[in-house]
Amino acid sequence: MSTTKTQPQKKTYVHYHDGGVLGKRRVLTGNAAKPTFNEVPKIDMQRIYSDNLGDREQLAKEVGEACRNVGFFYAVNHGVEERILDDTFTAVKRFFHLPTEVKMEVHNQKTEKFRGYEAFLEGKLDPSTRGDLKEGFLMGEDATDPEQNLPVHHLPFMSTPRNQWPSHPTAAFFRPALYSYYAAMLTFSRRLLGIFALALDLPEHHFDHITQHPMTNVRAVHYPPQLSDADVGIGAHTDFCWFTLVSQSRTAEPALEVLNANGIWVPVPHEPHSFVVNIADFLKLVTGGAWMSTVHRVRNRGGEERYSMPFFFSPDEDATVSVLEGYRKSGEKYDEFGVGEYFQNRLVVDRRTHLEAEGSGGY
Ligand SMILES: O=C(O)CCC(=O)C(=O)O
Ligand SMILES: [Fe+2]
Repeated sequence: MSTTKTQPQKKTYVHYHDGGVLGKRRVLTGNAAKPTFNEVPKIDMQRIYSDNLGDREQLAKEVGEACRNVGFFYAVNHGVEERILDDTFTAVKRFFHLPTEVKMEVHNQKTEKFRGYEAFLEGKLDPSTRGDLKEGFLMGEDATDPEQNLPVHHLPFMSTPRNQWPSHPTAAFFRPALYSYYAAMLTFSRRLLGIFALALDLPEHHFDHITQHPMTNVRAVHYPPQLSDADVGIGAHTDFCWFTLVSQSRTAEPALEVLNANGIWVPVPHEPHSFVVNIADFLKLVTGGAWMSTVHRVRNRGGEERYSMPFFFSPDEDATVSVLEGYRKSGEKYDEFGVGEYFQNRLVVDRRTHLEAEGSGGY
């Protein structure tokens, strides 16, 4: 019998940004490698619309498995009209083609919630880079926007505008286009939340009372092709909402990548008629870590323009949550979190620190 000595492996690490805290993961290969995923699973969502609870429970089983083991899945056959997605992508491309002055009118640093336009290299989730090679536009819950049909009088904390919309006539098409996408994604998210509740062994409507006016964002993003491997479209990070749905434009070379337990980047290519769903930090927190919020990044290296439209979902800003009963360890004490406070703290860390440290000029 031959004795093969395992060579001591040089330790390499992958670094990422987890809500202002830098994290790192050792790259494990050969004998050291753990069982983990090598692709993002695809789940047929058609059963989300079934009147039969058994169908929805079956779907929830598959969803739960993906949330525990991967933190990411493709939602195929999601039922959101293809026309809405196509039209919104068209509008997003048109918006980013507008002159810089039109976009800078609604620069996100003018608002507390960083709504509006984010210019190239202003985001910087990976401190070792020169910044994220992307531009974006963020909108979200705002009771003063009539499109959202929210009872502004009952939501005093939402009585002043949060979103910024460009006023130039050449940009007038953008607001209705984003709103049709926002409405469709919000409706789908509410159904998905029911499936998540079932997957957590809770009644399907368990989260309804804390999602009456949920915190939500659409971020439209444009990633130009990157010429250097030192660049990144969006640096490695975890999301800090409850969950995210991403519609991504088609590029021949996959750009979105997800980090597995062995520190290997798994590509997430464009799949027709699907969203990419990922679990974020807040849902990881309330499941006591049973569900994964998986590190991901975008590198757009294939020479094509790339567009994506993440939709971020969290419960009501004035709700409080804690680790779910079934996910507590006996003898442990668990704090309650204010949803709004948790979210704003994370947002400020992500959006403000880099610009304050380095100045916002020069982009
Ligand atoms: O563009 C994408 O595919 C993902 C973007 C993303 O991870 C984010 O905005 O948090
Ligand atoms: Fe993300």
